[in-house]
Amino acid sequence: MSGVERCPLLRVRDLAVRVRGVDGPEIVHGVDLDVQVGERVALVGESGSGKSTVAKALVRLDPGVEVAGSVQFDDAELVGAPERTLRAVRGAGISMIFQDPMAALNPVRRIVDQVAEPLLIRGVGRREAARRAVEMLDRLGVPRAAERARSYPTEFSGGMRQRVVMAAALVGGPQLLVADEPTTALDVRVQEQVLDLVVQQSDELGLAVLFITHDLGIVAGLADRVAVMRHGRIVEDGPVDRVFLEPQHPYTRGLIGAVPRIDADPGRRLATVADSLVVAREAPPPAGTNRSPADRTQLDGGRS
Ligand SMILES: Nc1ncnc2c1ncn2[C@@H]1O[C@H](COP(=O)(O)OP(=O)(O)OP(=O)(O)O)[C@@H](O)[C@H]1O
Repeated sequence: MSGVERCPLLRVRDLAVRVRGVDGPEIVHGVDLDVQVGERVALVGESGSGKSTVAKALVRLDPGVEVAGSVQFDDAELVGAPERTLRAVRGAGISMIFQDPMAALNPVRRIVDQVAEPLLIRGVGRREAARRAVEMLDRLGVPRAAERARSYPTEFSGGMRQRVVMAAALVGGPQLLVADEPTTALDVRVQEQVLDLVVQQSDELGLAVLFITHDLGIVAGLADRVAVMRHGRIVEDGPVDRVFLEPQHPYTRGLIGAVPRIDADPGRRLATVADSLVVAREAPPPAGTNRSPADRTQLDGGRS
């Protein structure tokens, strides 16, 4: 240890998000998260736990919510920053890809124009932007990229569309890719190809990735670190191996128990998060485990 703390590329502190104009509870609260340069971090949790809300809050993509706390990217504070600053960070610093590639693409614009767009916005000339778009499509495994770049998204399969979306996300040379369930809509074989591609690009380009998924099963081969989200807060965060081998929080243990194992007895019913919560009710929490009031309600039936 050098004793000098590395300054993360992304440093989120006490992030809180609430729906604008509604006096309701926060959707996300007290979220701390670091992503180092070139690091791959998975944000995992069940549907509705707040993962996408965190992702969108980083660059204020959802105008329907209010964001508080601190999001520092490359030493610049983004919470409260003017729209002009956020526009500069989106695409060039932080790029995002989402679950449904078709929703991110305009069906009546040629692929090449859509992939080149982030460069055109930054003032790169049309020919150069098109050349770099084709190069990125080729790099991401789109066959006959120069020719196919002239076609439209509807002529591409789901997996190829996600490659196109990824090309548009990477063409501007971002430092951080936020991938929000990018493979959920794809079949298993194509899922693997797209995930491999994300890892490969991360390795080759030194790209940091914040990978958002409800599927803990895909995290092991993909991420360096994992943060587990539940009820709008992070209940556990650590290196992937540690979290898989020694999960501290009962909810994490439940998620791991629900991942099918290749060596499992084929006749045995899969454990679920609910099973794990039953176990947790009967056992004291491990030392150092930080439970929220919401967790206590789940685990102890509300007894304090
Ligand atoms: N703009 C908004 N207005 C109202 N509610 C919102 C808004 N954005 C998010 N929410 C609510 O916040 C909660 C968390 O949603 P979020 O999409 O972040 O969860 P998630 O963990 O990403 O789930 P999924 O895996 O299903 O995408 C949900 O109950 C959602 O309805």
